Amino acid sequence: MFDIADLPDTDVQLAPRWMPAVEADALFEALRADVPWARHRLRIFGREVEAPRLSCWIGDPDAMYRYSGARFTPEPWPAALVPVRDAVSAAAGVRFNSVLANLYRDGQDAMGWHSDDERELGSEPVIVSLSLGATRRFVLKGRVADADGRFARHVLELPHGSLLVMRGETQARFRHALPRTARPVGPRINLTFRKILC
Ligand SMILES: O=C(O)CCC(=O)C(=O)O
Ligand SMILES: [Fe+2]
Repeated sequence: MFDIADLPDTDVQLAPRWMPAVEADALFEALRADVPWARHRLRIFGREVEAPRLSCWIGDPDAMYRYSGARFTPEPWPAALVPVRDAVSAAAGVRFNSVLANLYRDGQDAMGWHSDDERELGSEPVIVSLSLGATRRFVLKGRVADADGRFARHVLELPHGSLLVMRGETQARFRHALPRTARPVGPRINLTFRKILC
């Protein structure tokens, strides 16, 4: 990787120009057309709601995943994603066996506060997030206050072709979210690569 920014006091790195723009353009179009996008139903405080985005769980056949009260059998890897999975795995030093793909159609689509801390990811998961399409704001917020009673907060812009790596205690120490925006923004695809411990 090149041009990597380390977020201070975290185990988070961002490579803003990880994938060349022409490659990222082609991947965006291939995924938009080939992924069986669906609106996932999530359970929040015991209520079923439709997620404000389109999603698809993709992975090896044995990489079963539970997420917000739902269970997902993975869709097979689309051809366009196989070399990307291998390059992302090489960059992070982790053999990823699954990916959650999200399509944010416009600024009204979003993802609420959460940590990627499901048990099947192990105690200190490496999560690698590849962003394609419109630049959106990604926010990390500390789960516990520091000695001064303040909650750490980091705001990152995730541009087309950027790679965000979260390691170590990141999921234990922070929640993250992709907020809605009133700005006119085009569609964005995000891929969070994960290693499910089968
Ligand atoms: O869209 C993003 O950048 C965040 C996605 C995310 O947090 C997730 O899939 O768990
Ligand atoms: Fe996440």
